[in-house]
Amino acid sequence: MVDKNTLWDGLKESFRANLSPVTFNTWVESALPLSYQPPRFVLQVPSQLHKDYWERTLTPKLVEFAFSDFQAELEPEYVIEGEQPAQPTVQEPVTDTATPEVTNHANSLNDKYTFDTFVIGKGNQMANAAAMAVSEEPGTLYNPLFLYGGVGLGKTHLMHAIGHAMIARNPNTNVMYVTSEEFTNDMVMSIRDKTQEQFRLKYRYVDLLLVDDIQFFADKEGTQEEFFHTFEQLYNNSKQIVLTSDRLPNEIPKLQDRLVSRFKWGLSVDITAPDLETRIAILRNKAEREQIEIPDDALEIIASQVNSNVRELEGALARVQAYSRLQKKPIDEDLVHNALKSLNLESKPTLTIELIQQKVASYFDVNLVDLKGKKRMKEIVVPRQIAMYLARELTNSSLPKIGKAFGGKDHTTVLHSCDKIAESISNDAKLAENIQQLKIEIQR
Ligand SMILES: Nc1ncnc2c1ncn2[C@@H]1O[C@H](COP(=O)(O)OP(=O)(O)OP(=O)(O)O)[C@@H](O)[C@H]1O
Repeated sequence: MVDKNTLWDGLKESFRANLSPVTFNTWVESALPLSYQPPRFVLQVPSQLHKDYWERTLTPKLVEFAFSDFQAELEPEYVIEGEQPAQPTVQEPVTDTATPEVTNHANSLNDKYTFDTFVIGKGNQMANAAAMAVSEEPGTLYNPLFLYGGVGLGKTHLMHAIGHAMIARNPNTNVMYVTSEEFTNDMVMSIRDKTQEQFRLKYRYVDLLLVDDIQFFADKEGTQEEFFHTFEQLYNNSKQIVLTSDRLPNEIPKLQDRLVSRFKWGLSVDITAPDLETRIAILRNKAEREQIEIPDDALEIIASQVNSNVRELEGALARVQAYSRLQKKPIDEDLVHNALKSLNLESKPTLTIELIQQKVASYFDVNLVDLKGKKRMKEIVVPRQIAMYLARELTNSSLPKIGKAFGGKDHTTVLHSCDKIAESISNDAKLAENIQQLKIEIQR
């Protein structure tokens, strides 16, 4: 009998050969084999969404590959990693009605915003998976899909990616992308010009309606009224709606209750800021696509200095590139420092591991020597792990360097601590808040 890892390695290879790289990375790469006691094979997946997708789409393939590659009759089971939100509601499809002819608005989509160019990390894994699922089964699975989170974290990117993917599958798909302000202006103009009928045709007969930054519907009674009817018609015809906002529907001021409740019918997923590793991956990805020659060290400096959002991260890279062109010098660490200097990122005292240790020690009221030492009491171990985690997030120090600053610990111990805290953050709201406060304190 094969063991779970051999079995999974083989199955993964078959999936890799059989699926597109994007699909593979999203669903298969994130799964882990937990046990194999024939015929029962238990896979751990990151979220309910992943579980749904495996059960719905990938299970037949999994069973087929196991049979053809290992002559094994598998009964797969899926377990969600850690605590996850409740199962999302799955809507029943509603019967379709005839659609008048409308123009395709796909040209309003940015060509660069595809699933291929989207780097998956902890903060956006769920949102990416939800967006992919929606693009594969629009109108039935998660309708509407509501993506929310801070500025510049990839909400618009994912929205456009859904549009591109649907058009790639069916070139006749009518996609409409607007910001909520454009929707409002369009409506106001249609009233002024007495062209309301055209306005309705434009929005109510598409296959996919993407409305960005819906929080600007706050206070706009007329727009909300119109949007309500647009939503109803699309929804009743099983047309997919995707909305983004910087916050949850019920947190948008003066949003009609009936809209709030409708926005919650489908699935709401948040996107959070990328961690250091994801920021580096995003930069590397962008540098490769744009053929910017930049060494890894330089990428790490940018990623560790710009930790607010992806838009600023991209801005910093563009700045470094412009600097290198102007000065006719290749990009290296010095050039990066110079280029970023005027962004005032460096005007603050440089963040050191020592500073992080001091702040963490005083925040948790533990002795600095103990924090760096070897004592195993929980009151010290947790702050120590947090300090290591923050050192990794906020400085560009390597794991061995962090280990050294904590009394000569091995780099695997540091990595373990960082993973542990990252995991706890997603399960423990209080801890997440403490760490957020600490970050602000440290960066002040
Ligand atoms: N995970 C990612 N991989 C690659 N690029 C990303 C990723 N996340 C964001 N970006 C890029 O960052 C930039 C900002 O993203 P986007 O415009 O989608 O943010 P947003 O969340 O919609 O922000 P806003 O709320 O300001 O509208 C875009 O150029 C986008 O391509």
